[in-house]
Amino acid sequence: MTIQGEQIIGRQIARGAEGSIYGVEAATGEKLQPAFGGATQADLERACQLADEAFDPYRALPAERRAAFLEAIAEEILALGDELIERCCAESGLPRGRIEGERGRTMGQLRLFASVLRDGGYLDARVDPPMPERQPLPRVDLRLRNVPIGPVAVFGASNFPLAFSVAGGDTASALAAGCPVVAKAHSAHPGTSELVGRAVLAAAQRCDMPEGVFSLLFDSSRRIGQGLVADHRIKAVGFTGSRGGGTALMKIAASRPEPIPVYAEMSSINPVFLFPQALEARAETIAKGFAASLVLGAGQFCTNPGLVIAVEGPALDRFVRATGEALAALPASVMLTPGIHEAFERGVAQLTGHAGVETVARGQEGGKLRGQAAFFAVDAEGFLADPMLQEEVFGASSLLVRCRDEAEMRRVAERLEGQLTAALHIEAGDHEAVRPLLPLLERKAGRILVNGFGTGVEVGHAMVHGGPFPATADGRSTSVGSKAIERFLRPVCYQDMPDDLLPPALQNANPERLWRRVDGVLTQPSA
Ligand SMILES: NC(=O)C1=CN([C@@H]2O[C@H](COP(=O)(O)OP(=O)(O)OC[C@H]3O[C@@H](n4cnc5c(N)ncnc54)[C@H](O)[C@@H]3O)[C@@H](O)[C@H]2O)C=CC1
Ligand SMILES: O=C(O)CCC(=O)C(=O)O
Repeated sequence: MTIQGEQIIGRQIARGAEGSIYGVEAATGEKLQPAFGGATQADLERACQLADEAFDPYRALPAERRAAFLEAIAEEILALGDELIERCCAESGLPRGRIEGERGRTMGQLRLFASVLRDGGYLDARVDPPMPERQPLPRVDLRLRNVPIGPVAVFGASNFPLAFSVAGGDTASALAAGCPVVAKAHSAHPGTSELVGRAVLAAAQRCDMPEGVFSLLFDSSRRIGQGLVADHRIKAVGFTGSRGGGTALMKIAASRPEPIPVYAEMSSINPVFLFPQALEARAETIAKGFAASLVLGAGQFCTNPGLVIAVEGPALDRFVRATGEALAALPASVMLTPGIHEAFERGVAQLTGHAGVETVARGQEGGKLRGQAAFFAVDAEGFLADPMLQEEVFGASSLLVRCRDEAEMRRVAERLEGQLTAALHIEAGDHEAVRPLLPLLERKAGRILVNGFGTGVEVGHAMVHGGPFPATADGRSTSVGSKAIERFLRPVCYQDMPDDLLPPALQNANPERLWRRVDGVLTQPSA
């Protein structure tokens, strides 16, 4: 397959006519060929119209057909072979091993949602049988199942060009739910986006999906992205990116005549709490793990450990020293785009020049387009006095907050904004100190983890990759794992509906053999 600089609108592959976008080789800043044409208003209109028309036929397909479609997408992505891997490495600056791993994760996500469809639990089928004899009033027949919400706009993320992009978790969960997707490619990896988009189209054709189930647009300004969120046929938005970008889209969605949900994953500094006994027992080991997590993917993970909170003392000094040694041995890595590198440099310069902040360690020198890891420290009073110190510096930068005691650690925790993750490093002797902090962390974070770091999200059934604002726009949701499908579903109740008019999931004979909640009790399909 060759990259042509073309977008996909329904079954049509054509070059957009609104300006040009070029991929950039992340390591050199050189332009990559070919040019990609940006979408026009007419392209946007057609993609949304086709998505709207595809919605009813697509959602009416048996779950098995949608599952096969998701699996076909995974196969088609794999079939892109080395062309995808090479283009993705060039555009992102991420190493081959990481991109191959990310491709595996992307395929795994698609297959996970295929299994979710076959399981049927996502429908949450419920039957409250009628009680005609009930006194003082009879009870009606009530049945509930989830239905898809409608066409979804998906904004590809810069930092996971496969797993959080054109056919990433948002697209996989929306398609699984029964929602057509209009994807907006991230301009940091247009070639990767086109290749993956073509793979989705090939799968759609192979599986005979309705036209409009998937479209892919390029945006040479921000107008197409904004127009997509504003379009009345779009019913939800999936986004991973900056706080500024996410909140701009939230505003557009909220001010529509019909407001819609935006599932934006934005900014998180992922606090790491080091408890005294753990520090005492293994300051050096924790430091090694911390440094590795900090520089993973040039620090460009939304789960990056950007804040460390600990009580000052000799054990913490050991941790700082060991972190310094570990970082000094780690080379600077190419960042995703010149713009992201520039933003990182700006954030680091701001901390370096901050009166209350001390630079305690740096990684090996960066040079052009490479981010040099940075570890800073501030005392708790200084941290609490300046909200700017909570702002995410996207890249390998972290801030240590030195506390006088555990009460001060708690005060720092109380002040934190919403987070994707909170990590606790503890030994058995720390448990009593940790226990009272847990209810607070539950209010702050989507995932609380012990003796590890948040980078590297497991894609499974019990994963939560979400958290209160600004980690995400809606802390009741997750963008990773099977539960992510719930973002694109809504419940419909059928009251006194004749059996032959009910969807199969709710018919008396239970032809899909679903587990259903009957009168409140989870009930196995009868033999
Ligand atoms: N916390 C996280 O997971 C991530 C944070 N970032 C942050 O975002 C910065 C820039 O990186 P990007 O990935 O480019 O994020 P971004 O938020 O600038 O862009 C993400 C996507 O949203 C679109 N977009 C952004 N603002 C928009 C607006 N006002 N109207 C319409 N569309 C808009 C962009 O065109 C792009 O497709 C990074 O330096 C970093 O600070 C980036 C990636 C992940
Ligand atoms: O840590 C991961 O695997 C995922 C991180 C993530 O969601 C992000 O950086 O956008």
